[in-house]
Amino acid sequence: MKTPFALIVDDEPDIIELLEITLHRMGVETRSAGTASGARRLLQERTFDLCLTDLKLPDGDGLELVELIQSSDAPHPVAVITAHGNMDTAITAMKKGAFDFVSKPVDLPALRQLVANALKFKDHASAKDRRMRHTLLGESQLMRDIRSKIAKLARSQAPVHIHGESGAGKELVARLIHQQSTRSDKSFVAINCGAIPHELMESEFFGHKKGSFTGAVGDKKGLFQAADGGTLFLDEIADLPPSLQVKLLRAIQEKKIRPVGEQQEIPVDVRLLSATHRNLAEMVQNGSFRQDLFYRINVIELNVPPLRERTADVPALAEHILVRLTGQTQTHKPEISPAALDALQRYRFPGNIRELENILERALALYDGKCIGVDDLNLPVGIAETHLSEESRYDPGRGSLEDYLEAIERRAILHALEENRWNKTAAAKQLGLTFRSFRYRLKKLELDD
Ligand SMILES: Nc1ncnc2c1ncn2[C@@H]1O[C@H](COP(=O)(O)OP(=O)(O)OP(=O)(O)O)[C@@H](O)[C@H]1O
Repeated sequence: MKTPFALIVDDEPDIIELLEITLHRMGVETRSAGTASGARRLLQERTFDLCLTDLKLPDGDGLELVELIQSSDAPHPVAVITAHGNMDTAITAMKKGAFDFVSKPVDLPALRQLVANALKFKDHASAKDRRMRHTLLGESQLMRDIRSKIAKLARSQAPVHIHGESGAGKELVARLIHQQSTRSDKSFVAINCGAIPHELMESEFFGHKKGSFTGAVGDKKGLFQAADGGTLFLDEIADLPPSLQVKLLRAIQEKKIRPVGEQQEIPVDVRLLSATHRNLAEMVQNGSFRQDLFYRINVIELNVPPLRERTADVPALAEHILVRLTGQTQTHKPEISPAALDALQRYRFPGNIRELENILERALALYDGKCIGVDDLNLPVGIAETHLSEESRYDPGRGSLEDYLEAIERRAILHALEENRWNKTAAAKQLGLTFRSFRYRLKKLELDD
């Protein structure tokens, strides 16, 4: 393996020396600069695998280096060195794309961990992207954007807060951030904060020592330790009680935890991802969620859009789900009629993809063994219609009036055909058309196979 190279940027010679010694002991070659301009020169001269930079430089700001490296063709991880307790600047740096931060005075085990994490990134690359396309389905622009954000976020250690409606795919997104990251060989620990009884939460999160409370019959490791080196995903974080919000804040800030009944703090290396369907900013406003914790967990926010905003993804998702539910191959899986697909694309899906899975599972129990029709879907009528009337408003931004009218015509014809079991005479009658006119429209819309 090629010797890794790191760029160290700091105006304090003592810090440079400490970092150089530590990195050399880890087998990493270094180049050092005391100024931002010196660093820029070195960056032009050669490629690096990692950069460690102080934020305050005599002739500039370390954040500019973070941005410069991030905007290059092949960005490498940049970690920032911050004054002790200055989480605000660490957060700003991570928002700008810094991989992680280390605070002064430099804690050497934490520094070594950071360097090891950053260098793993080098050996870790693109085949993962292809795998992700098969897992996080959808070719809508919204889903493409999410896949590219996941790939970017996987390169950082910054906490990410995933927001989205229930069943929209938040946990799947969290898993993919983990799988794509250099932490993928360690655990992904997911926990639903709303599902743990309040009195057990501290021990679940941080572990406990034998005898620390009634029922603590042995030492127990908590979720943070279980996720050490990996990723901890706190789902429904809005459900955390205030007492635990304080303790979680401490654990994130110090990168250390203290099990219940234990005197010593234990260092932990955990990437924190969180999610909720609730509006955390609003909860901060009304005092039910701590502002400082919100600020720490929400360094980067990722919004997973509801399924109704990406209806173009419905056919591919439905096919994928049918293949999975029936254990069949792509060619042998049950068909979905065009009208049924159309109805699914118009449905609002309050329960998102999880609801689509349930609808299709139910349809598989009801259909004729060949093709799933509209009736097999059992879509709630009221909701589907509300959507239709909202959709019916013409929005010039979404295409020409002609295309829009054609889409409505196609929909009405498919429905009539479906309802009349593909009897064209009956469908024409239902639509108040002569058979000739009906046939003409089928041809025009290329529905006359
Ligand atoms: N883009 C997608 N492609 C394929 N499957 C998906 C996609 N998004 C979600 N799913 C599937 O939908 C189901 C629900 O997703 P997930 O559990 O991630 O949602 P969630 O937002 O975390 O829900 P909740 O808020 O209820 O916990 C899962 O089975 C998941 O695999």
